[in-house]
Amino acid sequence: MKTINVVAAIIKKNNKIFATQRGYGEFKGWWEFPGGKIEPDEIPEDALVREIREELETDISVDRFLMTIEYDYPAFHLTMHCYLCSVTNGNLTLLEHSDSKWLGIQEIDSVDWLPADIEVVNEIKKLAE
Ligand SMILES: Nc1nc2c([nH]c(=O)n2[C@H]2C[C@H](O)[C@@H](COP(=O)(O)OP(=O)(O)OP(=O)(O)O)O2)c(=O)[nH]1
Repeated sequence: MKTINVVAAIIKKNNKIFATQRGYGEFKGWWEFPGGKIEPDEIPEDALVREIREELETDISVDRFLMTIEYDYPAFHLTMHCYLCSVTNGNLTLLEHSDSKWLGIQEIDSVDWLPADIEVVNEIKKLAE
């Protein structure tokens, strides 16, 4: 099975995290952490800064590595590196997503997360304990 290598940003502000809804493609309507595929020869942190600029017109600092998810979708294997991040410049403008929400820990289960993200969400809940 082919593997795709992805980076995802858990953007935090005031004890909330930023969730985005996919606006197109096979996972349209599902919620995720913004990010995308790592390009050849790119380091994950640089890929994440690039993707957030492309998708949200916003600069972030990549504050710390959280976890790597390994997940089998029917058509591919996903390796997804997740980082805690904060906004340094910009207003998180949705250029590709259809919606976004700032979710506190109480509301974190209120959206339909992509299946691979459930483990990340569980880790975020643990951090908040
Ligand atoms: N960005 C992101 N992708 C996720 C998450 N969870 C999850 O299963 N994925 C999957 C969905 C996609 O198959 C893949 C990410 O691809 P993408 O479409 O966002 O990447 P990209 O912007 O580089 O892609 P492209 O449309 O330019 O090809 O990872 C998540 O939380 N964030």
